[in-house]
Amino acid sequence: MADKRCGCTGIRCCLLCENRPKEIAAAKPSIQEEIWTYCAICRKAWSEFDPEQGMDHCSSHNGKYIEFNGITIIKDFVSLPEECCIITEIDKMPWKSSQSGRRKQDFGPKVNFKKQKLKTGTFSGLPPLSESIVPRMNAVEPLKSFHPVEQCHLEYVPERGSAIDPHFDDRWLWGERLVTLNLLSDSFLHFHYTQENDEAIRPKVRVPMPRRSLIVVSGDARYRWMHSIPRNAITSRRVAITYRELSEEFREGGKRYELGDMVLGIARTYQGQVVE
Ligand SMILES: O=C(O)CCC(=O)C(=O)O
Ligand SMILES: [Fe+2]
Repeated sequence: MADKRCGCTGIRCCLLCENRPKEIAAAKPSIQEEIWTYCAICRKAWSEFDPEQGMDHCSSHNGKYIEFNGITIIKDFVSLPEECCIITEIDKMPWKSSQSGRRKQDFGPKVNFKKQKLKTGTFSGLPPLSESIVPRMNAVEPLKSFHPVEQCHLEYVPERGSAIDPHFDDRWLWGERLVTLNLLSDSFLHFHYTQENDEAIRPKVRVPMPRRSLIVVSGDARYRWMHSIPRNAITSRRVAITYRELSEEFREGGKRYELGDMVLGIARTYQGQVVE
């Protein structure tokens, strides 16, 4: 049973509910992990790299490296005054408690991923604050043809132990690029290699997300590695705006193009209110 003070259900927990007696402790396997830190300049993940020492020059890392494909980071995507305006707009809208100490606001069609069903009835478009952000994304090379149809705001705070467990984002409805605007504090997006092998030490890659940067996840980072935000990556309030595009099936030439086109038409009105 979920604790009423938070939005956790099932095996998930946050700092507000984790002391309730249940099966959580047993559900967490202890896996040996080897930690690598991603450098946005040379696009490799390094065994010895402290981003605190400066992320702008490759001389700040050392040791061994592994290739890590599918990440683009655009620093200073919004300015400090813009960030302030965006947060003010966001905080005028209602937040809803979610799993693992997060709060959320959703703008998008209602989706049942298990049954692969989509309802557009309550979707009124992306919110007005994105009307100027989306064209700015389209001006950068990897996002030229990026047409988001879903926007999700997640709020993380240390007081609630906010986090998100390792997962893959859906691939039936959502397309290759996941695009996140990281606001209010620096953080790390963690990537977990998924190939099942109990003998091996599993690699984990930490990708630094500077405050006010845009992070694009695609390719191997999207499809071969799970991603997460652990509690210790949240040092003060963080708000993430994640944009998602349609998969091929819902785009021109795909078998559900008509439905996809309708969803895109709604998204582009930029009149959206939070979906319950
Ligand atoms: O907070 C983030 O940057 C990641 C959120 C995420 O992975 C998701 O909403 O699927
Ligand atoms: Fe995700």
